[in-house]
Amino acid sequence: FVVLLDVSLSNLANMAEPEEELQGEDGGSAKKVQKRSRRKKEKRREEEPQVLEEENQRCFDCVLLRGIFKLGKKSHDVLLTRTRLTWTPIVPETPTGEPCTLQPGVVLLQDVFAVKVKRRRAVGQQTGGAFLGLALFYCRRRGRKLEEDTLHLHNSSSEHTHRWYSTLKEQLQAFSSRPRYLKVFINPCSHKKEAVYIYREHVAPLFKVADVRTDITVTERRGHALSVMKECKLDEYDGVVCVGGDGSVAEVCHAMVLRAQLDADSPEKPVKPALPLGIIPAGSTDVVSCSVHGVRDPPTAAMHIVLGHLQQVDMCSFSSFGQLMRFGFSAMFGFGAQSLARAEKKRWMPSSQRREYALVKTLARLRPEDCQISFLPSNRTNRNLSEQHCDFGFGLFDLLPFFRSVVAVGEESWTTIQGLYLSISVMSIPCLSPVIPRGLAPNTRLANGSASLIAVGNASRSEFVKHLKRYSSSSGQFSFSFVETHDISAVKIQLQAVAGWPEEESEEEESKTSPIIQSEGATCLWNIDGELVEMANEVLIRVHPCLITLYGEEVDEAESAVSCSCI
Ligand SMILES: Nc1ncnc2c1ncn2[C@@H]1O[C@H](COP(=O)(O)OP(=O)(O)OP(=O)(O)O)[C@@H](O)[C@H]1O
Repeated sequence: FVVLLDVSLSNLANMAEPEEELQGEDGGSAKKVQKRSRRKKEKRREEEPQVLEEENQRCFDCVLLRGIFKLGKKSHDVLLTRTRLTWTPIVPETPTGEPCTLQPGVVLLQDVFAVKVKRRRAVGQQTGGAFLGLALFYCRRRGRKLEEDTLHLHNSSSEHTHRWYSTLKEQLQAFSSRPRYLKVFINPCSHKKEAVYIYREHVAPLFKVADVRTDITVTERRGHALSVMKECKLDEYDGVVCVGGDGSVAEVCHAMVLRAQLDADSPEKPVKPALPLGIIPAGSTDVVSCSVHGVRDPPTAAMHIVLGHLQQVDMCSFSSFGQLMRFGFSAMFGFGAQSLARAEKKRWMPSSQRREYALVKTLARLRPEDCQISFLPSNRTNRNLSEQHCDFGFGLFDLLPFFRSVVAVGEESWTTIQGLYLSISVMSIPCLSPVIPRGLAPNTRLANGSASLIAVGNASRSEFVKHLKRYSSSSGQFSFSFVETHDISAVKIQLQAVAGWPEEESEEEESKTSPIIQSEGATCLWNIDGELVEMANEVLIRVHPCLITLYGEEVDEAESAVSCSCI
């Protein structure tokens, strides 16, 4: 590499010499020549890093090994570089001149997650056996899905096989983000109680092939993952994995941030966990998993983990009167929380039926909430400020006068809106799902340092249904006069009058026009990451840019698999 670099630099230096001579010969047009020469030099200076980069790449991609292997029944010329393995069929010329039907092929090492030596063994034989060659385990993309595939390279020479095996192993070990030891949490009660089965069938075999060791906790109750996370020796692991639905994911994320705060002795300020989190979807909606994988598919999720694909993700803190409630990705108040509350009361129903029942019933009893929303619009200045002031206090908000639209406090400009709202959502990730491929919050990204505030004002039932329907069709869900969206870095939502939440039994008698007003200090229900959370009537949500690292990638749109039949 050094030699090549030296050669390319000296070539560049030699190229410069004739020009210097030209300048000296023609004194009359010296200025013009000087100008031309300056321009050429500038151009060369611009091109230099590019030339070096190309040389660098060529050198990086120089052949490490070359040998003959059989792929299927035919011999191939196989080349290994630092980035790829390529094979070309070796075809002897035939007297009839028949064209070769075999194609050359390539697999990138970034997609290879394991290499194994193949031996011929008799039934029951545990060790030894004649060498057959190598098996390369790699991942293939099919749309958003990542699928496992195997390349068999046959050569019975032990020396040849060993040389290739150790070189390939060495190259794969250079991928530093790939985990070797993982802490795994499985929620056996998620959705259809299939999380343990999903892990055993789709994830454990892949981890075994990729030589990833695991320490598994099957959670026994709500909060179990949090208590284990508080005490376990995290520095032994390379990552954490959660097998479950959005509620389990939110609990593990919350636990990881709290643990990082504890370790850093930072009681006020959220601290980014050192370990990444992998999510194996086993819930009913799985929007967090879908937002970083683009598909709800456990093998794809496991593949992102073994290949060490890392994605930074923004998170929110939810607090009330200075007290942190939890960290999470999304919160819904109004319609989203009311329908979840109704669904939770019918846990005995099959999940799709339960959701449809809850949606239809909540639509039938649609009622707005009187709220005041104060938000800090997201921009670079505000984002920096929000990073600095990420304590959970309400100091700044206490200074907000009522009914003002824009209030400047220091350098922060808070905007306040007030009225009747059918639904208020705050999402720091797009919340993709197969039903809503572009997500509940298509205007936000995984790591843009802001969240989407979607406030749906009071409207007729039919207008509200139109707005909801447009989520699953294409777009235009926000182009209604009663819908407002804002990119925010913080928001405070204050319920002005608390409407009672009548018991299901008495719902039939519930008045259609006059909600029961309760006394001050009563709590209200929120849907936070698919979990029903009771909070005081004042909630502060702050965005914490890139607070967590998830195994996955940035995804624009999820693969659409099913359509929602309920509305
Ligand atoms: N053994 C357990 N028994 C009961 N609850 C548990 C157990 N383990 C974890 N939990 C809790 O169950 C809650 C819900 O989990 P999760 O979101 O995985 O399932 P789900 O609600 O069925 O899925 P989804 O949110 O996709 O509908 C989490 O808050 C978690 O803390």
